[in-house]
Amino acid sequence: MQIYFCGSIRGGRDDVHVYQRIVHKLQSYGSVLTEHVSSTALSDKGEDAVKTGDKFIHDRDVEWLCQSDVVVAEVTQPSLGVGYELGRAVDMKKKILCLFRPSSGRTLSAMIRGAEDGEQFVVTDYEEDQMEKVVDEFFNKLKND
Ligand SMILES: O=c1[nH]c(=O)n([C@H]2C[C@H](O)[C@@H](COP(=O)(O)O)O2)cc1CO
Repeated sequence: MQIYFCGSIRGGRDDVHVYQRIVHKLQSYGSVLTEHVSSTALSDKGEDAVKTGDKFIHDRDVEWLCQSDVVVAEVTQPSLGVGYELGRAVDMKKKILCLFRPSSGRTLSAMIRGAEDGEQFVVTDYEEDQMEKVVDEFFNKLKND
């Protein structure tokens, strides 16, 4: 299974340790195309755009999104890029799991919370120590669909 993981980069790297934990868990279900999102070596400047260029990053990621079987996004830290990826993924009719931590004190965008349909687009509120269980439930349901 090919998994596209979305997490904030230029939107801020405060949750990178959570992304690491999620990517590690997702790797028990398949290959994570965007493993770099969880790298502590990546700052809020993003990948070296001088070397690769933003167009390269965008086109590569949209291609990976096309190839993916499922999209998992950590949406607690607001990110324009993650919102864009989710919009494109909806258009591609991908199965999507969005993970949000209410303990952050934030209120999730209505454009994410309001897209929930319980089938193709799932939004789950969680605490960090429940993440493994939430991911297991999502993938077990996928297997049975
Ligand atoms: O360097 C990058 N590499 C990259 O793969 N992305 C993608 C993957 C992330 O899920 C998402 C983060 O968007 P943003 O940088 O706007 O927070 O965009 C984004 C950047 C920088 O915008």
